[in-house]
Amino acid sequence: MKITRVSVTPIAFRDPPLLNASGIHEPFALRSIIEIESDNGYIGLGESYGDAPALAIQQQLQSQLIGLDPFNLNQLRAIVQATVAANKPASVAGAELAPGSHASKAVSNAYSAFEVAFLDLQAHYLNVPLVDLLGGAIRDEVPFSAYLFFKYAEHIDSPYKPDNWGEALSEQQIVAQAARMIEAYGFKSIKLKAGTLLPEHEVACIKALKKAFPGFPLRIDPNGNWSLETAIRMAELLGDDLQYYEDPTPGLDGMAELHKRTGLPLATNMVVTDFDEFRRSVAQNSVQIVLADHHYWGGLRDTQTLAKMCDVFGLGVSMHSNSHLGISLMAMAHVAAAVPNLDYACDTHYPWQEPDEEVIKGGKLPIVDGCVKITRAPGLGLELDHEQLAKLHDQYLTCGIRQRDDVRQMQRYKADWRAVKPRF
Ligand SMILES: O=C([O-])C(=O)C[C@H](O)[C@@H](O)C(=O)[O-]
Ligand SMILES: [Mg+2]
Repeated sequence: MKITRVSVTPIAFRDPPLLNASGIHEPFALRSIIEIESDNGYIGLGESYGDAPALAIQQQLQSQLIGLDPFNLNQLRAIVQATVAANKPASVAGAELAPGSHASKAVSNAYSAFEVAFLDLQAHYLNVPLVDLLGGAIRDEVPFSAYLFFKYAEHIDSPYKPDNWGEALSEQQIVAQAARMIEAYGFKSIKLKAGTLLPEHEVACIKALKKAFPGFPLRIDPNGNWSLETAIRMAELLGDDLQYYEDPTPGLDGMAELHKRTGLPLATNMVVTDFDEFRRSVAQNSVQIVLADHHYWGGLRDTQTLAKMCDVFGLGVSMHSNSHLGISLMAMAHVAAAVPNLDYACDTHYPWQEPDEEVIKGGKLPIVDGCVKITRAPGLGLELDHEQLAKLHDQYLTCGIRQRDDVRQMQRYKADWRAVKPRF
C-alpha cells in the first residue's frame, strides 16, 4: 500500500471571546485538517495546529509523504525530523497556551498531525477502530469535563453576531454557564479557566460552583499567572475544594515549592510539555498530574508512552485541549480509551465551537453523560465533509488571522495590556 494523496487544509472557525492569562481569544481559531489517501482508496484524517509556522512544516511534508507505506511510522518520523531540521521554525507568540505551536515542539507536533492520519488509514484498511492499533479499548466511554471560561458577551468589532453563551464574569454567571454546559452534555466534573480576573474572585467562583454542584470534582487553571505567594494564599482559601490545582504558578521550581508548602496535588500542561521537562519535574517533585495532549506529545503512541512513564513515577494522567473540532476530539478519545491510568476526565473546548462549523459528515459529535463513545466503526469512525471544509477554508482565507495572539487581541480592548507573568 502506498500513499498517493496528501492534503493539508488550513481552516478558521468562530471562537468566543474567552478570557485567559494571556488575554482573550480572537474571533476565529485556526486548525489544519489533514487527509491522506492510499493507492487502494483508503483515507486517513488528522487535525492539528493551523498557526503559520506549524502549517508551513505540514505543507512542506505534503509532497514528501507521497509513495510512503502508511504503516511505516518510523519513516514518517525520519522525514519530519529532517524537514524540521532544515527549517529552523520561528517561535510563536502565545505558544505557552498552545504548547504545540512552539518551535521546540515542531517535530512532535508535525509528526502527531500525520501519525493520527496514518493510524486512521491503517485502521480503515484493517477494518478495525483506531483504538485497536493502540492495544484495544480499556473503556468505550471516555469522560470529559465541563470547561468553563470567564468571557465577554461579544468580541470587540465582532465580525459576526454574538454567541449565545452571553457574558460570564460574576459568580452567578459562571454557575449559570456550568449549569447550561452540564445540562447539554452531562459532564460530571468542572474545570474553571482562571488567571484572568482577581484571584480572590476566581476562588469565590470555585466556592460558588462547589455549592451549586456538590460532589463534582473541581479544578482551577490560572495558567501560571499567580505568583508563588498568591498561589499559596489561594490554596489556603481553597482548602480541599479541588480535585487538582492546575498550573497556578510558573516554572518547575515554583510548582515544586508550592507543592512542598501546601501538599496539594498540582497538575500541568505548561511546565511538563516534553520528556526532558518530565525528567526534571520528577527530580524535584514539581507536579503530581501531567496533562497529556497528543498534538504536542508526539502523537497517540507517544502519549501512551507518557502515560506509562507517569505510571512508573507514580504520577496521575489527565488530558489538555486547545480550541479544536471533531477529528481532534475523536483522536483524543481513542487514545484516552487505550490509557489504563487516565484517572481524570479530559479537557475539551468542543462545547465552545458552533454547531454549523464542523468538518466531519453528520456535524458535531455527541457528548452524552459527559462522555465520547468509542464505537466499532473503522478508524476514527469519521468522514470528511468537503463542502464544510471548503467553507471553513474560505473563512481562513478571509479572516486575516495567521497566528494565535491572545495578547494582541486584548490590546484592542485595553491599549496598555502587556504579556506580564505572573500578573497577580
Ligand atoms: O489547560 C490549558 O492550559 C489550556 O486549555 C490552554 C488554552 O489555550 C486555554 O487557556 C485557552 O483556550 O485560552
Ligand atoms: Mg492548563
